[in-house]
Amino acid sequence: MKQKKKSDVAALLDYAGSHRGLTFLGLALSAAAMLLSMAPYICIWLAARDLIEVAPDWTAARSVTRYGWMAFATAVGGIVLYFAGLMCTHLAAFRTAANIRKRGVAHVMEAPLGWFDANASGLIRGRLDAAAADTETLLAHNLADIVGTITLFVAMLALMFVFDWRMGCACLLAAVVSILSMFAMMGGKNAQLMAEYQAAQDRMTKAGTEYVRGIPVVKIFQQTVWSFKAFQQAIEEYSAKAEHYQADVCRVPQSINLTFTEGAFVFLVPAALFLAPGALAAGSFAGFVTDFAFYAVFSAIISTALARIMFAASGMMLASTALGRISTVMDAPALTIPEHPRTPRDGRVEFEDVSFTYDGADRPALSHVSFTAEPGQTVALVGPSGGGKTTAASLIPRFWDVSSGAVRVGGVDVREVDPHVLMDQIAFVFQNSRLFKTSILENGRAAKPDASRDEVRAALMAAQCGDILEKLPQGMDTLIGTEGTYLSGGEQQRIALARAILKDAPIVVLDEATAFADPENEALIQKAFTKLTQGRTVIMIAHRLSTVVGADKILVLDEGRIVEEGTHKELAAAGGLYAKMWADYNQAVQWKIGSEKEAV
Ligand SMILES: Nc1ncnc2c1ncn2[C@@H]1O[C@H](COP(=O)(O)OP(=O)(O)OP(=O)(O)O)[C@@H](O)[C@H]1O
Repeated sequence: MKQKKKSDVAALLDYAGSHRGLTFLGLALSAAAMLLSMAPYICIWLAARDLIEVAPDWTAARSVTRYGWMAFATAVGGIVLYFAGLMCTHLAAFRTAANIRKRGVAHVMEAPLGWFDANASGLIRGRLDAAAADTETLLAHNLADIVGTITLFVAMLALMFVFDWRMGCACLLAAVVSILSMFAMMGGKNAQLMAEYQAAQDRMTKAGTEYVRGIPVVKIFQQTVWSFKAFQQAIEEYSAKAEHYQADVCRVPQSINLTFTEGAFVFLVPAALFLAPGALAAGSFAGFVTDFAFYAVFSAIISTALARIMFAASGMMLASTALGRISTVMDAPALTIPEHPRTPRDGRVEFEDVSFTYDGADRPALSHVSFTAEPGQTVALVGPSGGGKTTAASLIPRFWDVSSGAVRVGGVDVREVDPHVLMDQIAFVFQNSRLFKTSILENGRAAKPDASRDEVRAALMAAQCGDILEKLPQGMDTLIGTEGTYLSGGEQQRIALARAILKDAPIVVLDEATAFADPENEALIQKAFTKLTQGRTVIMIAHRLSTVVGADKILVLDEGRIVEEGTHKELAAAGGLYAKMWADYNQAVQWKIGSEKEAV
């Protein structure tokens, strides 16, 4: 059965949760405020009628003062109710926005880590923050305005019959024309145009961001004209859409809308001129004039209400786009949690006939991969770029779930292990490990929150970070990233390794990260690796073959398949892909040594 899409307001009220009642209270107060705001006009009309009836003996008009006070009281009451309503809708809006942020973050926490590859954390946060803020205006102001305006129209319909239905109709007609022209601008096929216009605006913003981000590269490669082209194209596309929308779609209905919004008298004055002779003949001209005065003043409220509806409509559109952006976060796939979790026996890692295809990819990143890493063994994954090394390593901590086959840790399918327990089993060191902008001590504690200072220090020393601690002004307590305490890539890598040592997990997944380190750092990182990997199962993604010579097993991955498997000695002698890679590697090393000698 096709599921009916929830309206934007219903979706927002879902997020409001227990504050939904506050929203309804706010809306009810706004409606009551709108009704009260009409009362002074009625009082003034009543007072004017009294005066005209007794003219020119003004002192005979006994109720004028009473009506005056009533007008004052209802005006004040209207203002008080309006503010009380706004307070409720604002409170509800802020709480709803907070709920959106909380639910978004909670949902994202359940997503597999691989999802963050395509959805950078800054982008997710920005998307949630901006979208939550965009919904605030709708809940805090626009909904109340819409409810208030609907109340006004219903009240107007009633008043039409109370005073003079013909002049009431004239006022209402202006409002109807104004609203119809508004729908013509925003509804039907123009809604699609509006969506295209907004999409063009989004593309322009993105292109602008890309342009600013790419300025360093642009400068290096002297690409100014070309790099500007995409941005310029996006601006031109946007301006063409904006011009088309404004000139061809909006001009006529907007002119009508403005005419009738600002000039609600358009029908009222001709109606009055048409009715005046009849009233004069019937001897009720005085009453007719007061009725006309009432509707003339009343038109002013209609103009204000219509202007509010215009803002409310654009607020609705903004909120609708915001909800779309929120759903891209809320639709993130959640990691399945086993109902009856099992506990891994030991640090054994096993791939059984594993295949995996990324979402949207047309070919598998891994095909029928099977291997075992016994506890304490080091298994190296090598092979050409794009062969599937990182993908294979990512499947162990469930960054992604396999498409077919099984990945087992300690004899248990990773999908049957509680994700927290699984994470406790694995220390993962990325190629570009991120450190938090806090002290080195706290960075270490990210792996083990209850670690003592001595434990963190011992891990840092094991990871060869002694020289880093010595040169920093406050040692372990130095905040990373503050003035003067920027660390090189190699130094950050060693602190990340200390973190992994502190985690003390039976399995270590290492994305070998010495490629960009200077020789001194590389030697220290290698030492830290040795400490980290002692007695653990190690799955190592190796980019430099020198680091895999001592591995217990080397798997050569090419186009997602294991094409060779064995020790360095066996593979180097086998004359296959590994032997070729090894020969190329040695040649590169010799070339490097040769060029260094020449330089001396
Ligand atoms: N997030 C992703 N979405 C879609 N395809 C991906 C994603 N990550 C990797 N791939 C594709 O999967 C294949 C395997 O990539 P993977 O990163 O595992 O290779 P690799 O052997 O680690 O490469 P490298 O040595 O360059 O790091 C490649 O074809 C790559 O383009």
